[in-house]
Amino acid sequence: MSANFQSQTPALNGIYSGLFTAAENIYAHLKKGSGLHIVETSNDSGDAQIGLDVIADEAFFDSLKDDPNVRYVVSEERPGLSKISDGDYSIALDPLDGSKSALIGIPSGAIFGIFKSAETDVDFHGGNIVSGGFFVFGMNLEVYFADGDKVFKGLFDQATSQWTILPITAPLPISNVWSINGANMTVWDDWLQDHYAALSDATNGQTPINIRWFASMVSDIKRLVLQGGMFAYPRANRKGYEKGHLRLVYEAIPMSFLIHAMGGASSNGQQSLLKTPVKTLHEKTPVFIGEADKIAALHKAQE
Ligand SMILES: O=P(O)(O)OC[C@H]1O[C@](O)(COP(=O)(O)O)[C@@H](O)[C@@H]1O
Ligand SMILES: [Mg+2]
Repeated sequence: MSANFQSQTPALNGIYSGLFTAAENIYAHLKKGSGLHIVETSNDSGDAQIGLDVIADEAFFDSLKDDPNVRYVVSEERPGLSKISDGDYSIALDPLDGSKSALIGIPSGAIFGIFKSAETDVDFHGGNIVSGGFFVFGMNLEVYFADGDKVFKGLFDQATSQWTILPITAPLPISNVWSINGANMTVWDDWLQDHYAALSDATNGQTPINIRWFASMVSDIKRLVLQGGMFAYPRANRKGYEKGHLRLVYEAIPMSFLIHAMGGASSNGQQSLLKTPVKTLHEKTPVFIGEADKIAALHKAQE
């Protein structure tokens, strides 16, 4: 691992290095096709795992376990907080996001958040996050992240094993695209059904929103970063979807941190995901992340 990147917070440099190294390892496994099968085990949340979920979790843990700045590592694939050292920073990970998509060749990835002052589950909230973003394991190995208030994108050159990290200074682009799984539409909350119907109305010459859904959050958020729009996974009045599908600590908060740093906004339907209190590490939350005026329109739709 070699990268032309220095964090605003020097203590994070070793953590980034560990994260990048793990991503390189996972990507190498994916390229070889290893771990692309359902395994007998499930994670603590009861989700079925593929082999690469386990490989990815171990790769991140291995590359962070000797860093004296890392206090805890928490992961979608682990039940609780794994203590590493007495350092000041804790890492929350979705080590392989979009694993079912990886099985059929759709780009998957990994999501990370770096939190300060975390001692228990409830401390992994948006007020404590100092870095957040994601890797994409696709045609290329890429990273998109906010280091404090600065946003970066990076590309890994497999020939030279060198990362090139570049700043993103432009604000979040604007587009008419929503990334949303409409399967639960008939059991969404009424206000959302009405709002979505209005946005999708193509009658009388109106231009409806365009829908794009990878079923891989990293790929859908990559589109949001590069093209703008809205990413949503709402709650629904259906068993198993009462709080949506995505996880607050290691999916919603890190992605929100990145999009907020680009001038966007987030919501659980009522309030910013960065202001949402955390009760437990693996809790789910409804997710809306995107352009600030689209989030504002969402809140207005409920008045
Ligand atoms: O299958 P659905 O309902 O389309 O959900 C897809 C969503 O679930 C996820 O795959 C998250 O689940 P995993 O972290 O277990 O892969 C997201 O990447 C994606 O946005
Ligand atoms: Mg995920």
